Amino acid sequence: MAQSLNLFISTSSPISKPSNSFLTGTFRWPVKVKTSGIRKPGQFPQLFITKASSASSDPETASAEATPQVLVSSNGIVSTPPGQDTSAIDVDAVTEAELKENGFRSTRRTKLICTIGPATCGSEQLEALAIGGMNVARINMCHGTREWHKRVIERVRRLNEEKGFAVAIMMDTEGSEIHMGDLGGASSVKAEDGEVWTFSVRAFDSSLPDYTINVNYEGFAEDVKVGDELLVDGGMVRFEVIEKIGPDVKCRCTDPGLLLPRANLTFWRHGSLVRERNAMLPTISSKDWLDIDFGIAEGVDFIAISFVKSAEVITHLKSYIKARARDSDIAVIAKIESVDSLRNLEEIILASDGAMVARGDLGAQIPLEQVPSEQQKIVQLCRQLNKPVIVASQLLESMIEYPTPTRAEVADISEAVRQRSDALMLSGESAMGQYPEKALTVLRSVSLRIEKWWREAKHHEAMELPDIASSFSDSISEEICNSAAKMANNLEVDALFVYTKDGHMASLLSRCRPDCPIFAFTTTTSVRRRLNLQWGLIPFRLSFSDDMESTLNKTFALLKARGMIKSGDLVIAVSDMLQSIQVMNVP
Ligand SMILES: Nc1ncnc2c1ncn2[C@@H]1O[C@H](COP(=O)(O)OP(=O)(O)OP(=O)(O)O)[C@@H](O)[C@H]1O
Ligand SMILES: CC(=O)C(=O)O
Ligand SMILES: [K+]
Ligand SMILES: [Mg+2]
Repeated sequence: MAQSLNLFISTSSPISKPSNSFLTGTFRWPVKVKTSGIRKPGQFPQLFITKASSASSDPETASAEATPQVLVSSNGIVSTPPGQDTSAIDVDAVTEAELKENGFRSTRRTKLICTIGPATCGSEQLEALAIGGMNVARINMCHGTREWHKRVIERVRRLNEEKGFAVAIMMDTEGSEIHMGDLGGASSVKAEDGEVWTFSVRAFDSSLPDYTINVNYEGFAEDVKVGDELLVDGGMVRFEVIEKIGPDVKCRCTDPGLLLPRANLTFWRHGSLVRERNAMLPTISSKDWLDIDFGIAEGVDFIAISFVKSAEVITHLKSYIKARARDSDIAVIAKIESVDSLRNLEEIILASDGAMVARGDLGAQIPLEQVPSEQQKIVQLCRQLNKPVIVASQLLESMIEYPTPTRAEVADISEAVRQRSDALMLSGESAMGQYPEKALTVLRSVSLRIEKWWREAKHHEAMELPDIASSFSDSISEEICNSAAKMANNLEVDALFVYTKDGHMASLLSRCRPDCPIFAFTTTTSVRRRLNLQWGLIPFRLSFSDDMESTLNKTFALLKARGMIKSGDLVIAVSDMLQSIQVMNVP
């Protein structure tokens, strides 16, 4: 049966009820909302799309699923009720300052993640990163103890509370790929050309002998063969296997470089990655499960899973989280960093709440020259499937040591921003580099500049966004968001407002990558923090009133009182409670 819409158009003031409507008609779904005209404050009609009750007089619309109604009325908003409590809205202090200073058109759309390590774990350093634009703090369970990570989480939480930030926490699992041990406390060790090093699975009680590296994988000596090439961190340092003696593997350095603690190890035979028993290692090791329990107990916002091979592991983890923490909405991010993850890309992304292009390990598993095209593909697919996507690793690698980036690094960041990935991530640059804040500043300023450039020059081409809804109600949300984003671009509105309980409608709007920023209002702090990862969203926490009109008026009053919007600003508001679109000037 064809789905249909009831359309009411009213010329009365927006406080009028549908009884004032002068035109009612039935339209085929999906309805195309076409708008045009020059922006003149006070002259925009309001357009409401709302679900009608199923007790419609039209037999075609009286289906079990509620059908939407469209109500269009002229502009004019009621004045705000006096005595509104301005503290009743939460927005992070950094965004608020930025909105006031630059106006909301120029807020940054690309989100920024910083890996926290020894260089940035103190409260002052964390605060500096938050002020510098860090949206998400990442802790990497490969390094440090749970106690150490717990303290970092506590500091971030305290800063959020005391200073009004909204920094979310992402926990990244270690995964069970092969990596080196801790280097006996040294922060790095140099391997020179021709030196012979021993890679061993032995547990060394006291200090590590010279030229010795611990390997975490028990089957290491069995899996490698004399003549294999051993790559540290995907080729930063290379060795050739020359001899096997019990659990010890002797290797000669063929490409010198710095060995870092817990660096990743891969081995290659006749030019291909060797996948022996190590290919059977579980994606989530027993240690990872304990770390995940820790993450759930600490209430982290995101758990990123390393070396995902298939969708099952994501599904399994998601049901584990649900069972462990009924009310939690920890999002699961799939790290795309292995050959298997590329092979099962679509099903993995579909099962996850987001993905990370983990270029560090990915570049160790596929030829480096293949990484850029895979990045483009993953970013595109994530947007099509409406999942946030992070581009990670080596964005500003040289800034671990130097205070300015290379031109090539700036070009790399620009490319990720131009692809319109949701977020960019710093790794070693912020975890143990010399210039964490400077690196973040570079990410921020390059993002802003490139975003502005493509907005002004309309460099971005429209992306075909396939339908992803799985129910009629979801289809309505999707159509509303697609239409609202298009209207926002055509009408050159100042902002999109989205009222969303679970964040879904906010992410559907973000997926469209509209020209204006998206103010996302949600009722819970956890959803608000989670939205921090998504492109273009400025998340607010707000309790909703019973009807849309008073919620809108409340928002206007609160935002105006804080100087974040002003009379005459043109906004489009959409809501997942009413499934409506409204175009209006701020009164
Ligand atoms: N908690 C920590 N304690 C000590 N050093 C850390 C910590 N977190 C990160 N580092 C250092 O920063 C470097 C880069 O950090 P990052 O977390 O990106 O590591 P990575 O090994 O590249 O990531 P992954 O293991 O997820 O592939 C690490 O190699 C390590 O030297
Ligand atoms: C971030 C990460 O895990 C990588 O790039 O390998
Ligand atoms: K990791
Ligand atoms: Mg990795």
